[in-house]
Amino acid sequence: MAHPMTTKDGKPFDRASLESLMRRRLFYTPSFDIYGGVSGLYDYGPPGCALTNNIVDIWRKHFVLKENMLEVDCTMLTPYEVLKTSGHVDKFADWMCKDPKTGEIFRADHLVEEVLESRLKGDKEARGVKVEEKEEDPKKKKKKVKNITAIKLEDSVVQEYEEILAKIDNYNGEELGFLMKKYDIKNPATGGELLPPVSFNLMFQTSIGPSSNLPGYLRPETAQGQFLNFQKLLDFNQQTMPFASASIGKSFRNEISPRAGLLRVREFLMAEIEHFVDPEGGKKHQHFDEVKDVELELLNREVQLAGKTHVETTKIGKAVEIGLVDNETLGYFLARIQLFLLRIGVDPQKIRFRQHMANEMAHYATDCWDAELLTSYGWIECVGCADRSAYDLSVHMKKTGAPLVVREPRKEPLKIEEWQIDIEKKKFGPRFKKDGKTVEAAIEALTQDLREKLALDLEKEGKIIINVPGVGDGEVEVPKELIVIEKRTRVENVREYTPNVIEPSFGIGRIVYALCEHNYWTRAEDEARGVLSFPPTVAPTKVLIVPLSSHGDFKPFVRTLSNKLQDIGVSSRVDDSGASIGKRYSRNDELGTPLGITIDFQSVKDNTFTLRDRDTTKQVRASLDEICNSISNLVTGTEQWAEVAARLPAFEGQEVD
Ligand SMILES: Nc1ncnc2c1ncn2[C@@H]1O[C@H](COP(=O)(O)OP(=O)(O)OP(=O)(O)O)[C@@H](O)[C@H]1O
Repeated sequence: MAHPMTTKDGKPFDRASLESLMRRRLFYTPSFDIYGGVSGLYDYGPPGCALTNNIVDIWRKHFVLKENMLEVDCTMLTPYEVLKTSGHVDKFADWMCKDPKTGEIFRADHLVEEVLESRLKGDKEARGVKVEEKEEDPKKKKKKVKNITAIKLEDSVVQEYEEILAKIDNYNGEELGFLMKKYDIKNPATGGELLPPVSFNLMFQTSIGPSSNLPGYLRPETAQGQFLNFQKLLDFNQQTMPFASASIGKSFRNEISPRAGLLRVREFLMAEIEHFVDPEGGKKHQHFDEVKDVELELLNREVQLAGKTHVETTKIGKAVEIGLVDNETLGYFLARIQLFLLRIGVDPQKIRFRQHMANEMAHYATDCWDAELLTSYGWIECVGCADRSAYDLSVHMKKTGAPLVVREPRKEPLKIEEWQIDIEKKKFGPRFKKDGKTVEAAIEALTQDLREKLALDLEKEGKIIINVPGVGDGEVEVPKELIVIEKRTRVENVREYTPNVIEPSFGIGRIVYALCEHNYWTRAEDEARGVLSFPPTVAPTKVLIVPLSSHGDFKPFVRTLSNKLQDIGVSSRVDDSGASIGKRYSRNDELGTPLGITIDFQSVKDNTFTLRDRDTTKQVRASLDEICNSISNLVTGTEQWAEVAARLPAFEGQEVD
């Protein structure tokens, strides 16, 4: 369902024309296109790659460099055991429902959402409220929810629909099935009945090696590789806590019905941080003060449960203080995520943070906020920021026995009063024979409360009875000759704990697409002239070099300029095609190239060049050195165009088409 959006200059946003630009200019293209393509798989072309790389580069500087994070690059192929232990084999799933007649498959929550949204739209039309929606890619037409018929709904039904939509991510399969029945939701294309939702695991399964006896999966997130290396990373960090690891790489999810272009794909680039923190002491962050005044738009869980979508602008310091955001470390990262998104050119009006509802949270999370960006597809989660508690390290430690813990010398030794058990080993073996080890393990596992109770039994009865499944009838009697239970004081000099993990997880493809929507507009004088106003730091190519014509006199200047820009690390492209200057600039406006240098006859005479700004189309004229110096400043963000324009003489050139 399209959402009404406006461009930066206040005009209605036209998704079809942006998507056609992005394909035409090879930002991305369907993979295996000449074989008919496979949905949810896309290739990036040169500008898409450059844009992605620049965003990743800023991500590394903003997070990895700033916090001295430990970057790792782990394998994508992951053995079954790892993902079974992490819970992904059993729980990493969405709900799908099938049309038994046509064989079509729908993702249940998305279907309910689309149908209810389209009915609300029909209701608005019936009430005479104008709703704008541009047609999407004609290839997807068949899948689109049809029948947007102008039918007025009861006011109470409108309210019910809105409430359901506000918490659509909170329903499980049974509840979705109930909603489908209650609101008569069927195959939108045929009106056919659908089977009740069933769970569908999103991981791609494979087998590793020729014998197929090592089953595996393509990883659905980069996180597990980071957890499994925790102990080595802690050693690398000289046992110092807190610290964070980071990883950038592809992840794979077999999405049920991938649509919405780059927003929901089956193979995508993720950039993830695992920040390991001591769970004691409120998960403080040492740099929290630096961000406490950053204001975020927060949509909290209670508001959503009440069926509303109202956001509060709140300073992150306040949000943590009142407990809305659980702890400083989580809050620190929410603020840093927002600063990153703004730094790469996301529209500040189109960012919000939405808290997950209880049912919506992944199986490992205790609190989770998504950074959502407003696009023509609605609010889209682009970064998830979850408190995964000690879940992952604990389950992997339990399964493998590897010590995924921190051991810290205590400043003051800790005295612990506890019930300790001694076993009379010499007598224990002959008494329990082959079951000795099992009985011993059951005794070791007794809780403090039970030990206290059993100490009394031992004193009174001269024996204890404990449960040992699998030995005899499950109850084992241990006489007092074999066991001592006593309250003693233990002194602990080392503290051992499993760190908690705060995980910001970025979907780079979603960010790239949202950034394109936020920065796309068309020139007032000509709707067909699209512009992508990326900040110079992220723009795929920084400078277009345009000789006035193919005249031989310009060639040495083209070479000098290209070399000079290369020397200062600025990417440039030469367009010496026969097209008019205006057309050449226009082509590069579509690619988001922020700066253009024209070489004309004046350049041949006095070695001066014009420098053009993409957004204002204004030009200045200056010497080679001054031009390169200004470019360098603009590209690194140390100077803005307005400052350059104020410093250098204006050039009143014309862009003739
Ligand atoms: N199918 C996908 N295509 C592109 N990016 C994705 C996809 N699934 C997840 N991501 C990105 O990875 C990030 C972290 O993944 P996470 O598991 O939190 O997503 P998710 O909650 O499963 O997303 P959704 O609910 O939209 O499916 C998301 O914020 C998003 O940017």
